[in-house]
Amino acid sequence: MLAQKVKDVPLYINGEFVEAQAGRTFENINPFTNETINRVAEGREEDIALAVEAAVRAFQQGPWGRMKVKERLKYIRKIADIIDAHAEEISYLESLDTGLPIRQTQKMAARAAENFRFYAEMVASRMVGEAYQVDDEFLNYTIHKPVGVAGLITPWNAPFMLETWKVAPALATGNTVVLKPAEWSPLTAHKLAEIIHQAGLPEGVFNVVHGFGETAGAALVAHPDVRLISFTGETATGSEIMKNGAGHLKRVSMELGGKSPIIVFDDADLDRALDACIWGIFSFNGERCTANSRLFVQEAIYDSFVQALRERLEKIVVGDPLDQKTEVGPLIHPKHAQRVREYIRIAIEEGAEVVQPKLDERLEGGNFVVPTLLLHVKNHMRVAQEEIFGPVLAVMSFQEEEEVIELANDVRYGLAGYVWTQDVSRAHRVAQAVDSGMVWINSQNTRDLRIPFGGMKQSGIGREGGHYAFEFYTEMQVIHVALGNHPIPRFGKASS
Ligand SMILES: NC(=O)C1=CN([C@@H]2O[C@H](COP(=O)(O)OP(=O)(O)OC[C@H]3O[C@@H](n4cnc5c(N)ncnc54)[C@H](O)[C@@H]3O)[C@@H](O)[C@H]2O)C=CC1
Ligand SMILES: O=C(O)/C=C/C=C(\O)C(=O)O
Repeated sequence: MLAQKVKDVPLYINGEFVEAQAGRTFENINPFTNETINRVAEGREEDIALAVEAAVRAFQQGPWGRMKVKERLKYIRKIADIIDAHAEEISYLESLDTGLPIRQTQKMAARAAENFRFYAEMVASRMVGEAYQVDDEFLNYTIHKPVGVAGLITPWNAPFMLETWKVAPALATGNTVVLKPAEWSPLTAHKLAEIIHQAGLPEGVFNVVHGFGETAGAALVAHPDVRLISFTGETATGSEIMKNGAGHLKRVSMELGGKSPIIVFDDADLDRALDACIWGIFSFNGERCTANSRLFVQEAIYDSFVQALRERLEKIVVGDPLDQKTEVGPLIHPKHAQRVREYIRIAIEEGAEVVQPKLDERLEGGNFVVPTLLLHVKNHMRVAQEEIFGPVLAVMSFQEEEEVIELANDVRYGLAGYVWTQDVSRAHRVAQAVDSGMVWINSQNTRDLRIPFGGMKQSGIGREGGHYAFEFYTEMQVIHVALGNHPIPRFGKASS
């Protein structure tokens, strides 16, 4: 499959693949070569309006809203099967579009199918209400109802996996969807539209409007008929979306940035800690919200651990994302690569030492930033406080448990955390003291889809995943049933 054979990308509205109404398109580039892959229809307010109209119709008048749950879930499982059948093409398109190594995008394609199967199971088995009996007077119970049109806004760092992580629960719970994918990674969102089209979902249930954040994204947020916005992206964008959605009191779920600590105590299994640390910062090319971008190593093992990191850095395979051997590919876009390089310059200015292997000059046409260590970092430096979102690890040392907890928490983010020690009590103590939505003990980021995913502080609002997603994607309604024997106040019947 050659890059130049990838077709231009249209919008998907009301069950049809269409051009943007104004006929605008934008260029989509290959981060490995910076050559044009294709052009993408650029949706704006008028296209969002059409997509939302279709989604409202499908929700209120179409079969989706009235369909039996069992039947709806058949569609959800069918989408999973079609994803599996196209997994090779999906991982190819994802790597071509984003620079993510194909070994990783293959896993992401499999995870995307799992997202749909998982939510089919969850809705069937766990979308349950509660019932409370009040003597012989009342039976009070709750039910879940879909909210309506869900606006889903997604980033470019693991596009297909993150889009399906929202689309699957939104559809499985009975909502209709308008997806606004990231402008730097449109290919697999288009593939998802083709897959859902092939699965035969009724028209208007799922719509994709490509375009830019300030136009298409902002129009989706501002549309009065969009009842909820699920957003994954930068913290600053999340804040902007909350402001813009406030006028309609829009329900929001925010999965935002991170600057997550990995804490390695001197009694840790150091070989495993080293593997996990390297994987946690350099997988997804370092463009990872849960990346362990701040390493705290206990002083007694600092020199040996850093030496091991240095040696391993030299051996990481940097190269063509489509090559099965590649471990780190090019960053998504020249602008983003420039931003990451700027942080490396800032690190030097702040007094850090930069450790980097040399980039093979044959790779110079791509947006490469080689795996980078920043040594002698202090926690107050910008490179320890701001999300770089690239393959850059800020390394710091610590002496005592209390000190490292304070350092780990001294940051505005609170998405993930990683603790390495063989002392069970300390492991739990430190994990519980770290202000992050998710903490892994003696492990890299591994996922259990039943568990809530999300962050504290400026890393997010709300949780997605497991049955927690039902709180966001459904309205809970309470029905109070009087059993006929409760007293009713009798106004106007007082004896004179
Ligand atoms: N917590 C989590 O689960 C995850 C968080 N992220 C975060 O995502 C960020 C990287 O992704 P980016 O695509 O650069 O984020 P971004 O915030 O620039 O863009 C994300 C999406 O928002 C849209 N957008 C931008 N401005 C908008 C506006 N004013 N109104 C509506 N939509 C708008 C963009 O077009 C894109 O589709 C990082 O900060 C990363 O940490 C990424 C993956 C997972
Ligand atoms: O597993 C998920 O649902 C989301 C994962 C996202 C990341 O792991 C990331 O960007 O770090």
